[in-house]
Amino acid sequence: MILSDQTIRQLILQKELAVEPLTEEQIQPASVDLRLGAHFLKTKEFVNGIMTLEEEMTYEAFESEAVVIPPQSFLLATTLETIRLPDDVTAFVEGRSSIGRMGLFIQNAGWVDPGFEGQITLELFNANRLPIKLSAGRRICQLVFAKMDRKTENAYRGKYQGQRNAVGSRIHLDNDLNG
Ligand SMILES: Nc1ccn([C@H]2C[C@H](O)[C@@H](COP(=O)(O)OP(=O)(O)OP(=O)(O)O)O2)c(=O)n1
Repeated sequence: MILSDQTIRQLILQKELAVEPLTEEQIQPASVDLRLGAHFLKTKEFVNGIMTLEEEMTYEAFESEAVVIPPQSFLLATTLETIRLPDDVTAFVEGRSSIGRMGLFIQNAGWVDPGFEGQITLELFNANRLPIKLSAGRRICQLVFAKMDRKTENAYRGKYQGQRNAVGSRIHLDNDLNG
């Protein structure tokens, strides 16, 4: 079940759910708009020109109140807000229609696990043939919350728990059997 604005307000008041900082205007009928933070990560050129799942990825970090994303390029960004989900709520990071219509795609690879605490790292892709300029503090995406049928016994304790600012891929820490 998708949480309504009323339930979102109630859970925040009860301190079961956190989105901070938050203004009333960000609360939509079935979602909460999140704003762009001022920290970004750009993928570095690799010596052999290829990224792998085994090596730690290197990024160039920078802080800026405004960023220009060149055509056909990819940038990691962060939400301004820090969120915390209880053990029986999961959330989906969705783009905003107005941002999508500019040709800026917010990839929603994976969703927010119950028990997650931190800022959300956003994978931005400019699919347009023109550069796109974004300012920190502008509403960039929305978070849709869904109530689970029961609490998980495995609340999120993964490698992005507690993340602050844009955080690069930590896939090299996976120990998949078939990896
Ligand atoms: N656009 C997104 C989507 C999710 N997350 C956060 C919230 C999730 O709870 C956490 C982990 O996401 P996944 O479980 O999809 O990621 P992995 O499977 O790669 O990592 P892990 O092994 O830690 O679960 O990352 C994020 O910062 N930005």
